[in-house]
Amino acid sequence: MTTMTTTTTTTVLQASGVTMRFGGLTAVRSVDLTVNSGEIVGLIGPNGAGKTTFFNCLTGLYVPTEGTVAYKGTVLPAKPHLVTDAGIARTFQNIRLFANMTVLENVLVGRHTRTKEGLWSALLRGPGFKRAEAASHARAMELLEFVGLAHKADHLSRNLPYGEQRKLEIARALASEPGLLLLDEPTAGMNPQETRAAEELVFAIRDQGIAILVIEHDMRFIFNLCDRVAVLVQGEKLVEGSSETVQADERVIAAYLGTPFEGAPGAAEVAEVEAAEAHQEAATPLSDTPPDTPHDEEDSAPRATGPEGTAK
Ligand SMILES: Nc1ncnc2c1ncn2[C@@H]1O[C@H](COP(=O)(O)OP(=O)(O)OP(=O)(O)O)[C@@H](O)[C@H]1O
Repeated sequence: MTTMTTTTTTTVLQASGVTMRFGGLTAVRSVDLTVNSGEIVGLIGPNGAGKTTFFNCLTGLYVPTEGTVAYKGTVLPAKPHLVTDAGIARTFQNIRLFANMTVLENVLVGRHTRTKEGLWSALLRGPGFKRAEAASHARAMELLEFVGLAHKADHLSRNLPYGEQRKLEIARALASEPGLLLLDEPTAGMNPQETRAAEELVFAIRDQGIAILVIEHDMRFIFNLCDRVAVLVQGEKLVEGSSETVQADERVIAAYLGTPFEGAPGAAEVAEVEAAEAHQEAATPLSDTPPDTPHDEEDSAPRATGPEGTAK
């Protein structure tokens, strides 16, 4: 007799109409994104496209100007600790470890949302607290084993090489027992071997039943890894689909190369500004602009929008 196993897909993350404005700048504009159980979803886009801002909206660091973020069907409050409690964990583009704590202690810090022992129990170090402490310690060691850092449990985290610090960040995020893990540029600064190892680690995390949303500039990593890829350009979702679909989409290629294309997000605004400039030029007497004025290269170069967010 054969038994049939059916796997049901559930929606883990549902972001609906998420918009984030900073004064006059719309960093994220009406973005919808879904991550289902068992999925690895990639979020890509040129520098300044709004990827990290979107992550910050998902994790409660920013209160979106508009839109909602739901985790397993429940709309989340925009409070980072409540988002972690609900089941979403993240890593940061700029590594944020406690440099003077050991590797093990860093993971134990990540467990605090899942440790229910109260203050008195901790102060009195009663049997309940000791049991919880032992369980936390065992789980933290298991996670270090999982990411390949158990042998460095007693090392200070600041003494780890860069690639291992990134692994430790992942172990710490996993310590909150999430159902969804958000990775912000997990391979930044890694060499090719470390990047391949990170790829394996992400697959292994997914195999443990944790859905993953990952921002990454390394396209090979993204296209190898992801079941689905969403492309943000100037704060808007331009394309979403399989790696093959996204790779073949000429709008994505144009967005990365900086070539304008019809219907590009922001194209209407650019056209409006150009028209206004042309109008102003026409109204300006020619004698104001000496013909031999040197052309300012910097002004015409496309600007790479630098990381100005508070939570990179
Ligand atoms: N706290 C902030 N205040 C004002 N503007 C911000 C803030 N955070 C981000 N921005 C702006 O929002 C836009 C999107 O930035 P964001 O960092 O989200 O892009 P990104 O896609 O993550 O870029 P990168 O790939 O370079 O990390 C940029 O123009 C940026 O300058």
